[in-house]
Amino acid sequence: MDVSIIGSGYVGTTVAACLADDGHDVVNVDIDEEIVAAINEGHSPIHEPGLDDLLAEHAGGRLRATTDYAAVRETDVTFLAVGTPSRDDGSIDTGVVEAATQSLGEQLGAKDDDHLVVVKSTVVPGTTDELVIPALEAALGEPVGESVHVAVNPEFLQMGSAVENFRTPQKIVFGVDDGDQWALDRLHELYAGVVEAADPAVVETGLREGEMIKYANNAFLASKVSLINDIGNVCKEFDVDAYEVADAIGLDDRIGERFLRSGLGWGGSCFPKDVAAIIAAAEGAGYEPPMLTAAVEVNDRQPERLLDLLADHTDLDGARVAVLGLSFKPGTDDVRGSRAIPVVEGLRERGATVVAYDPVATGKFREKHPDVDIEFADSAAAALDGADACAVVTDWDEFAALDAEFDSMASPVVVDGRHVVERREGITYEGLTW
Ligand SMILES: NC(=O)C1=CN([C@@H]2O[C@H](COP(=O)(O)OP(=O)(O)OC[C@H]3O[C@@H](n4cnc5c(N)ncnc54)[C@H](O)[C@@H]3O)[C@@H](O)[C@H]2O)C=CC1
Ligand SMILES: O=C(O)[C@H]1O[C@H](OP(=O)(O)OP(=O)(O)OC[C@H]2O[C@@H](n3ccc(=O)[nH]c3=O)[C@H](O)[C@@H]2O)[C@H](O)[C@@H](O)[C@@H]1O
Repeated sequence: MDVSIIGSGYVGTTVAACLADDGHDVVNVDIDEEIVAAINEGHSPIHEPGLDDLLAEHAGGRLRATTDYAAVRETDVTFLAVGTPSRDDGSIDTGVVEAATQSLGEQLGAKDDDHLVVVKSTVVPGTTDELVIPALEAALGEPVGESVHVAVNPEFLQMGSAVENFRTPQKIVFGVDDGDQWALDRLHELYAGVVEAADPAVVETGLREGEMIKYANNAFLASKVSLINDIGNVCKEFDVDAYEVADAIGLDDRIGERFLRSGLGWGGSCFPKDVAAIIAAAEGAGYEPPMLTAAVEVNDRQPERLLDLLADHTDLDGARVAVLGLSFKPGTDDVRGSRAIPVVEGLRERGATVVAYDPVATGKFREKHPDVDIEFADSAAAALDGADACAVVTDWDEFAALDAEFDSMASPVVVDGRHVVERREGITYEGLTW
């Protein structure tokens, strides 16, 4: 099929490259000229395993990028994959979705044959009905469902394994209005390669249900991590290793072994944003969700607990503290919502000097947080050299192998927020929940 994708960030670029690899002709439309140029040159604008190779293979062939929305007229299907950031009150800012929908509608008004618009961005229930469809109808001058159809198809990929996750999902969700068979047929055609290769469950549902499934998925996973963190904090009080407890309870398949790693908590561009958005939407509708609010509270407290553990062993005022890891999780350079931010800010507030190391995220951290006064080291060894204490923030594999590097610290105090450091002897080691 001929596919256009509006927005070429983590989701838009991954989906574009994978659909091109499945044999579709894909065009990415983005307002950012640098992103467009990178894709056309066959380079990934983001750090994702496998994405560079796919772009190198398909750019200039089945995949291209442009800033010109007119490209959508040459396609059968358009995905909306633009950002839905948080406002200060936690609710989602749908401004970009609205702007992109208007630009899209203007082009589709000048197109003769039928077209499917697929909302891929994460939006709260009702957004497609109340914002996307009316904006399209205003631009088209006709009701949606005649020549232009609309569907919701949330994305469940994880950063750091985006390509693999898109290709081998456990489920695909198609949300359509009133069982719109024409839209469902187009979606099945689009995903035929994925379904054939990975045999995922295909959930056919309504627009609002499709939107809500995405939030329920993320809210459940974030709450699962907060619950194991809450239990882990209890474990720490009793000198119990929360990881041994998690390994055992995870054997019960009603609980499941994944997302039971306790420690500093969840960050990223999605869990914090999506949990806040669904809480704000629920509150706006008159329901205050106590479990979700508690999940956020537990998450907000974990960095403070790490700082308190450091302070138990080191006078932080004037201390030099090595922070290992800046990305919100291993395998990505993304620092959005990273637990490194409250840790670094907390250390600075307590009077410490911070020297940070991350294998790939230093550049992004510098760019996003230019005002945070820290030093950056080129290696974990350089960060640890002469440090009075160390905080492990991200579970990068290379931190597991650190050993003699701790011997060059002025005082070998290590507070591990991620259960990653293996060495115990000859250092003062504290785990957050073990
Ligand atoms: N990042 C992730 O792992 C996942 C994200 N999502 C959701 O997917 C959506 C997109 O997320 P990301 O890809 O992370 O966002 P992103 O911020 O990485 O990318 C958004 C892109 O849209 C472009 N853009 C902004 N305004 C535009 C306009 N008017 N027209 C065309 N392009 C425009 C930006 O230049 C940027 O390249 C969000 O709703 C997010 O919650 C869903 C699943 C996974
Ligand atoms: O909506 C999204 O954008 C995506 O959000 C998450 O994916 P992602 O943000 O890439 O990262 P995760 O691997 O889920 O990790 C999120 C955070 O939870 C933390 N985490 C995860 C698992 C765990 O056991 N413990 C834990 O603290 C990680 O360190 C990280 O900070 C979801 O897992 C994806 O399914 C979803 O598509």
